[in-house]
Amino acid sequence: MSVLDWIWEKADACLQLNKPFTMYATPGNNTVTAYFQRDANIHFAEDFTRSGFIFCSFDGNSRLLIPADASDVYSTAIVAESGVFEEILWPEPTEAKAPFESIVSKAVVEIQQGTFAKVVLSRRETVAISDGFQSNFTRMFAAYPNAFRYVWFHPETGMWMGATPERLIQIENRNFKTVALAGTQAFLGNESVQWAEKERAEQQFVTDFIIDGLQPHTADLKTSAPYTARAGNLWHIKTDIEGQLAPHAHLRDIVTVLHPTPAVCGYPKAEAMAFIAQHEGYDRKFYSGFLGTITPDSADLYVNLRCMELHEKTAHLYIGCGITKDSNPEKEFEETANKALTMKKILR
Ligand SMILES: C=C(O[C@@H]1C=C(C(=O)O)C=C[C@H]1O)C(=O)O
Repeated sequence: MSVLDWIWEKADACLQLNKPFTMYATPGNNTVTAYFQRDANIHFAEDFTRSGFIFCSFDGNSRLLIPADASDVYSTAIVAESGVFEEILWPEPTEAKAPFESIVSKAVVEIQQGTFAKVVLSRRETVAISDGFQSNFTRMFAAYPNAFRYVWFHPETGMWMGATPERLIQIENRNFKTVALAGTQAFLGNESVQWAEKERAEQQFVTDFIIDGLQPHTADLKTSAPYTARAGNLWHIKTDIEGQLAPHAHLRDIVTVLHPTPAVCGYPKAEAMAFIAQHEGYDRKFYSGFLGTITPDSADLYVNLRCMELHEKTAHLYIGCGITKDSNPEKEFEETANKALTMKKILR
């Protein structure tokens, strides 16, 4: 039996016993690492000092941990099949269009009135599936080699799966790296990508917010110029931010500063959060939260985007986009539909 078959068997056994497990692969890497929790306890990442895999909700209140020292951990390379699949036609999300466009319009009015500068609005779309999580994970793994790909199961959360292009933060030997990412355009082929003022301004909000927040915790901080980067069938604008943590800096404080970033919440944070809570009309749960591995002196954390909650016969896809003063509700809806396609492409 191959290590991979063994991992799939262990995952099935965990599901049967209702015990937490996770499997993940970092961007550009074909090695899958799996954590199978041995006990059935619920562990939380309270002060970020215990090593393991963390899964945190958007509201920051639920920070679950699969501790490394309470788990069997395995790694193996997956030889990815082709990441190109036969296209299937999914029904158009027509019912979601009017309600989403209506909250975007409301947000634009608030922005024009000065309540906040940016808000990220999202929606949940439910699709019928027939394949199990193994096949869906395998396709997602092959289709998005440059994303952080994961499946997570926990009795507290159910099963989640995703392929996120966005890192929250990476820390090694007190050196950190993060990105400011916003702006979205569909990837069509060999187009030369042009960004409108609205998209550049939106990405600048994200960059400034991250720099301002990190400054007190860092000894040295550098940023790249903004550049265009592809993630699956989308283009984004990205800025790389890196540096060294100050001697007193603590991972928990840094995460508190960064999460939720304006890329998933908006700016200023409190006003944007209040608008989301009042108008989005559903619970984001772990979508736009963060996840990844932590040890006492390192962290590799990602923002939970392009993700879904998996049930036996349905998947709930979570998708959002940033709204600024020039947003066009119809275009923003289209953007969420494009993002949903990145997941629909691999789902069966
Ligand atoms: C909120 C999402 O994405 C975020 C919002 C983006 C935007 O506004 O263009 C782009 C990337 C992400 O930072 C999502 O994909 O659900």
